Amino acid sequence: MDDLPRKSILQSDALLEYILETSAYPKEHEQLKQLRESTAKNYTFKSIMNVPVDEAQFLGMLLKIMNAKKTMEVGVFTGYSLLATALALPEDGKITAIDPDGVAFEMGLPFIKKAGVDQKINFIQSDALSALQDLINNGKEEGTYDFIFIDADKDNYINYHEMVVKLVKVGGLIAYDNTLWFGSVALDDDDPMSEMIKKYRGPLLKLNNYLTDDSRIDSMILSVGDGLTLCRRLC
Ligand SMILES: C[S@@+](CC[C@H](N)C(=O)[O-])C[C@H]1O[C@@H](n2cnc3c(N)ncnc32)[C@H](O)[C@@H]1O
Repeated sequence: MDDLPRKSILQSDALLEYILETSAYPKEHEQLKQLRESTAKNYTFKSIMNVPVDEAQFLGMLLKIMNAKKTMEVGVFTGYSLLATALALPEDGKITAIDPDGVAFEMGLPFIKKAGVDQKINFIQSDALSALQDLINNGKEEGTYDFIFIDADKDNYINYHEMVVKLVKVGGLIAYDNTLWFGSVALDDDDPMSEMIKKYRGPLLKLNNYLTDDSRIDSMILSVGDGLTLCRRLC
């Protein structure tokens, strides 16, 4: 695992371990733990795509505080954040989950079923731009979502923003994952970076400024996981 980028922007391993061992792992739902371990076994390098345990814990807490009932996730992979948020919704809560990768979703689905929350999830196997456009076109979805979590292709985040800002309620939240992109947003352009970091650093730098300048929302970058930007729709 030494070659994988850090899942957290915290620069002290000891501090990250402390948070995980003291708070996140002891509170992690058994099916979340099993889904995480199964993803690590089946996907090795890509398992880093699951949100980290402390971030999932934060998302669950946030949804409970908000009394969120209708949510959306763009970028599901094997469903770690999907399961964490489904567990935080009431029995009649609903999540629209969008991802073109049905194979990864199917890998995580048995754990979601075992946790007893699969009935809250409507999985749309699709590219998000077309799925979001369909939701907007159907005319009944605008302004109805309490919470929308975006964790997909980073170079489309601004396009997603222009769509989900219509779908989220006034007063509702949109959350963008990986907005600190392994700390690279604070590097200089000519600092050494891997190809994987370079690929999305530009789009995320653009997004961070775009969100700060968007007067339709209130926003903040939270230094949990790899950076999570919360946006509250104002109008
Ligand atoms: C970082 S992973 C999501 C991780 C997930 N939130 C979790 O915690 O397990 C990113 C996902 O975005 C999906 N994705 C990539 N391009 C997409 C697109 N155009 N529309 C929707 N999802 C996309 C990928 O298939 C992948 O499953």
